[in-house]
Amino acid sequence: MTLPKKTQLVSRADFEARLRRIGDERYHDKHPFHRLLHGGGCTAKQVRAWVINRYYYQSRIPMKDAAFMSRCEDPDLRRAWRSRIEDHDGGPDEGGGLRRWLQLARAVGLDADYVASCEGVLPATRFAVDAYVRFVRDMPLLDAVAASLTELFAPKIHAERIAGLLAHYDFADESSVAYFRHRLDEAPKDVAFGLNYVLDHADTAEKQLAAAAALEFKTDVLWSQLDALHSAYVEPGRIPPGGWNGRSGLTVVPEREPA
Ligand SMILES: O=C(O)c1cc(C(=O)O)c2c(n1)C(=O)C(=O)c1cc(C(=O)O)[nH]c1-2
Repeated sequence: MTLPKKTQLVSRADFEARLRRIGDERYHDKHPFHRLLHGGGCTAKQVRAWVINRYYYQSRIPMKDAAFMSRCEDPDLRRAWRSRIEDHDGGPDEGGGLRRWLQLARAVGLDADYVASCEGVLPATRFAVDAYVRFVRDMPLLDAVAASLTELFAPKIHAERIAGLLAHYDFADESSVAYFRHRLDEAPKDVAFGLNYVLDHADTAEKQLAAAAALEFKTDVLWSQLDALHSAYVEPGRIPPGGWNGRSGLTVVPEREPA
């Protein structure tokens, strides 16, 4: 039997420290797949699998933000939130983050239309990402904002990724890492707003508990995507039905598989 957790309202500073501890303990920068990717240990096939699967996450971010906004009755909150959609979708000519992700896809030898079709995305990636969209659609607004706070920890991983990709992979140049450079500028405004919102609105012990649980849930969403990727393309290398086979959507001759 699980006993109910004893809860007590903690100060704003203590609550913020608790949220940051969740990142220290559970954020996906610690996942072995990221260590491999940033350290130059990924094969071309593994990098491509990451690009294909991660595109699914990217593609759903503006959809979850639209789901969030559809529930906001407060115009100030909608106004503060809407730049998130613009960051990813951009305007018709220049595009936004999604188009920059496809620049990365082309650089690693993938056809952009193939990646944008989301064919070959691992089932577990879909389950995790779709669960995040549903969470934001269905749960209290406070929990939905708290779930976005993994972005508190993202600038560090984006900086590590830019340095790691540029240092270790031939495909990497300023155009292919542009997605991450932009996030370094875009994310801080989102997290500053999101963190203040959560600290202001989590004004009971129960709400603090729910907001912390939402952030933990989101770390699970991120971690399980990398677990799925690792299992399919690193160890044991068991690609589930429906997962990218290493050949579809290539614009280059594939490298030879290690024997
Ligand atoms: O590369 C990463 O590790 C990473 C992580 C996260 C995150 O922590 O959810 C986001 C992003 N990138 C990102 O680029 C992004 O636009 C983004 C939006 C959100 C969100 O939950 O609203 N998270 C993230």
